[in-house]
Amino acid sequence: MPSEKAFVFSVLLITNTKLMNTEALKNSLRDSVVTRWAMLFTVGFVLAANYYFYDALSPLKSTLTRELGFDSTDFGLFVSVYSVPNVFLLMAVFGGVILDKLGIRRTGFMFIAFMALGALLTAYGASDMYRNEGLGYAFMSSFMPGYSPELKMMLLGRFLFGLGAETSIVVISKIIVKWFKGKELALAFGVKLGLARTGSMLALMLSPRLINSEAGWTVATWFAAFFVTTALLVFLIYMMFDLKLDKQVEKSTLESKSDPFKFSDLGKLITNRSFIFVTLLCLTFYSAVFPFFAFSADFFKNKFGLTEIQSGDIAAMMPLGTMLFTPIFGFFVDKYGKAASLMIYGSLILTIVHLTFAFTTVTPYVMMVVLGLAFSLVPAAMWPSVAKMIDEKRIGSAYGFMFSVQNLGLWAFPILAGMILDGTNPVGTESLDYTYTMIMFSGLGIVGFIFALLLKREDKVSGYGLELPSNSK
Ligand SMILES: C[C@H](N)C(=O)N[C@@H](CCCCN)C(=O)O
Repeated sequence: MPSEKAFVFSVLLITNTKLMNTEALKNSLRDSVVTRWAMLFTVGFVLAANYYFYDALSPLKSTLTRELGFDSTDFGLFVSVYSVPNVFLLMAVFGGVILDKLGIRRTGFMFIAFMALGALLTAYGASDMYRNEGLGYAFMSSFMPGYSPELKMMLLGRFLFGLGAETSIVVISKIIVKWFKGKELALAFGVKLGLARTGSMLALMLSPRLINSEAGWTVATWFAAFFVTTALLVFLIYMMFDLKLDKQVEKSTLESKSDPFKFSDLGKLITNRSFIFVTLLCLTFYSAVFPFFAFSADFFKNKFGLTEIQSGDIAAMMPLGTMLFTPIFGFFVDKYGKAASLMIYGSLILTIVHLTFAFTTVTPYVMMVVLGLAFSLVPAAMWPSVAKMIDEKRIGSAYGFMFSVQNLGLWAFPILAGMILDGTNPVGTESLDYTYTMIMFSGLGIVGFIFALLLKREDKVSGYGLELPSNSK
């Protein structure tokens, strides 16, 4: 019968197409171990450049005061403006939407280009070229006289950098899924975070050394900007491989289909109690880490009377610790679970470290490694836990939403830290007293600890299985 034949023919056709797709997956570029790990290191370079630039000026706080007249509030403002596009324009959320619409190559290139433009503008704002009546100097001098033209240009640069940087992290997460899904995905995520932290570590160690260059202190800012610009070129290499992979394998078989973003999705997210607790933990925990990290080198310099180079080296102990511990805890969570408990331990350790910094003179080398332990426990447990709570189709929106909420803290707390410093230290004080600033960071640690406890309690009701190994849920 013709209809029967047609049925058999369609079944054969569907089976054959599926087989061809499987065959294509088997023989695609991602099946070469060398190629997919080379891709990870390629985009890892972009991530390292991102984190390098974010931290490049942290060990130079006193240099910025000496050379550009920044006070602690100006420095806090500079650190925090990174988060303005992500909080007030919801860029991390819209970046995810744009990613779904335009795809990895165009979105990645566009947002990394924003990063490079922002980084170059920041370096230009600090340069002698600009300060000697360079392009834009007169304009930047024409409004808000309370803020220097240097600060305003650097704020504009860091704003654009922040606009590109958060979305580029979302793009790179998607790239890792594209190449490693069904392979060693958790390990790939751990290595990706390790590469990001290498960028932070290098920034803390290199910047204070580069300011002593013969060509002047701004070599440190230009170097950071050129690192990000190189990352844009490196991403072009990635794009060629991405295109080749898409040609080999039908796109739909590689990228998990995500439904178009709807605002009602946000409604579903914010009525999920576990998701709320993990988001609030993300906000408080990261607010006690990244803004502290931005001030840490200056804190060591003032509290322990060290040089810029020594202080930067101590601060670098934290990312060094995370490079070792994060893949280990990622492996532990995959195999044994206990993610909610690890988040509790991480928040507790964070609080103890900040209290130690506030009230004792225990050697900061050791405490920064211990902080690295806390900063490995929570991220290694937190990000995979979100994947257990949220449907895969909504994971992009969920991460985007979490990034936006987290950026609220990354925006507010550097400003607060700077204001507390300026408020508690009379003008012209020789060495700054950080006690109240450290109490603020300890307070954030305690609140994070409470959210981690609530998350574990809620997990018993919601049954997401955060305490179970990865493959049992
Ligand atoms: C700063 C950025 N928003 C952030 O949260 N980075 C995390 C890694 C996020 C990975 C999400 N899949 C970090 O721990 O650096």
